Amino acid sequence: MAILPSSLQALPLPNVLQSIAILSTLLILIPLLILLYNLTLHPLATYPGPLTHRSSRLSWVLALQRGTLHADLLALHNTYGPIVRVAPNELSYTDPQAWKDIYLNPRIARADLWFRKQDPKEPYSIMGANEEAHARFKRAFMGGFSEMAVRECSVTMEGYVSKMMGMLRQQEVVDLVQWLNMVTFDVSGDLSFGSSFGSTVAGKPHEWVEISNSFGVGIALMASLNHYHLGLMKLLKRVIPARTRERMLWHKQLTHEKVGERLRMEGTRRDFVQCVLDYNRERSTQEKGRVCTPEEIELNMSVLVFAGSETTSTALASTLWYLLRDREWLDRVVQEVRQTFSQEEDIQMVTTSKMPILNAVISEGMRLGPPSAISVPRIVGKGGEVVCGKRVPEGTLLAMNQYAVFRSASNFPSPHTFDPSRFMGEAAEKSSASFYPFLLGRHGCIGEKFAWAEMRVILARLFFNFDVSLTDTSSSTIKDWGEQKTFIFWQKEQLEVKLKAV
Ligand code: HEM
Repeated sequence: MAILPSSLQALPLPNVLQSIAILSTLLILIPLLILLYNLTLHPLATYPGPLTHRSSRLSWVLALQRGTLHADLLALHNTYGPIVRVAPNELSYTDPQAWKDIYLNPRIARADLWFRKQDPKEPYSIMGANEEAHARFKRAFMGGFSEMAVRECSVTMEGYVSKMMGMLRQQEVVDLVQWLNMVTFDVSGDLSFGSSFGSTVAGKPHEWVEISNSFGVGIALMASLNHYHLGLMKLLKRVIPARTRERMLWHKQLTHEKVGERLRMEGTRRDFVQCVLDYNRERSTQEKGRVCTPEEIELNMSVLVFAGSETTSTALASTLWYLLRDREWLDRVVQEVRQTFSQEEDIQMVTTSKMPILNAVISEGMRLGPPSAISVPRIVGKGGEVVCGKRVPEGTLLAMNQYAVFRSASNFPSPHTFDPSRFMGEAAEKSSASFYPFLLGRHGCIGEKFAWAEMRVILARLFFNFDVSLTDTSSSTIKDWGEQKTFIFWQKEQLEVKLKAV
């Protein structure tokens, strides 16, 4: 008896043992009953999927944490078809009809899982789940992404691309993944913070950029924990190592300072902040509604820096990864660029928009390496909905996971082959029905036009100035882009290339 704590010694032993036995039984029985319910009586019980995924969320979480969720989801669709129950309360679709059924339905909202506020006092961001705040931010940012505004902002972008070309001329072997990251972050930084990170002219990434690139793993972890509602976020905050916490605080502080400096600038500037300031001015003079607070501007500008750079650099990296392994398409696009332009300065947003081969290789690069490979899920509202002709109950999570959609053989024949001709001529119409890398509907990408301008200008200028080839020692550990890990962003391996100025 001496080994029992004194509080237990006071209790009659059979009662203690009985309680332990009941507790242990419940601990085993309750999860078992939940698994059984998920498999039999759950409203999604008739949807196909493997037992492991239909019964519990754990397999999905483990795949996300391994960085293989994109590939695992594709494998599930290849086995179970265009609609798969990937977790007890979540359906994944590759049927193209689902694009419109899910993303154009106003009663299906973005679920509060990936970008949940960590503190109730924090403002919402445009990526958040609050529809009122989202609509307000969208209206406020719209002015920065009109045809005219994109043309104006493209002048800034073209300036950074020129700087990049100048720096590349001084080198023979470079890691293109790193250069694409640096230039896209500098462009986004300039347009969202009022000043760049200076990475392109320094030839090395600013620490803010390096820290940002590790955020994907953190967001994936939060997205997993948020499924469990156990206050795990609070626990996580306590176990984050001091060094990581310091870096996160430094990152936040620098963002605060940069946006603060931009807001204090006098006069007007062609950038994304200006459109919010114009929106605020119009609201306050006409008293039409809520303006965007400095805190909201700060948070949303840091979202824009990231949303506008990592995505664009990934699309370009994937395009180049495939092009540099495909002599025929590389020659075709280089020829198109060099026949269209006689001097680098002419390669601009407007002049590159109608180049069929350039556009097709970029689309094919985004198809095989979609920047948004796994999708932020949507949630079905009150009363349920019909998606792809089947009833889906209220509260169900839905997603078109782009990697699976774009690599599905029913949407794209020979889906793993790099073949830009899918996006040319008559074939393009069929491909576009399954291809929405920027999404559609009210949460579709606000920066699509700008991203296209940036991708075309960077690729065209690169091929105008250089013969680009893989180095003899280019040590790719992968045979296909999709073998890399993805959390919310791809963990890209380096792309070492030889540059020969022409
Ligand atoms: C190749 C480049 C890009 C791709 C593939 C891409 C893709 C996407 C996708 C798929 C979404 C929807 C996310 C979701 O709700 O599930 C999105 C949203 C968004 N993107 Fe992009 N994006 C790119 C470039 C950009 C650029 C250049 C900017 C800004 C400069 C930008 C700003 C945004 C913003 C603010 C949202 C949130 C829109 C909303 O919720 O209403 N993106 N993007």
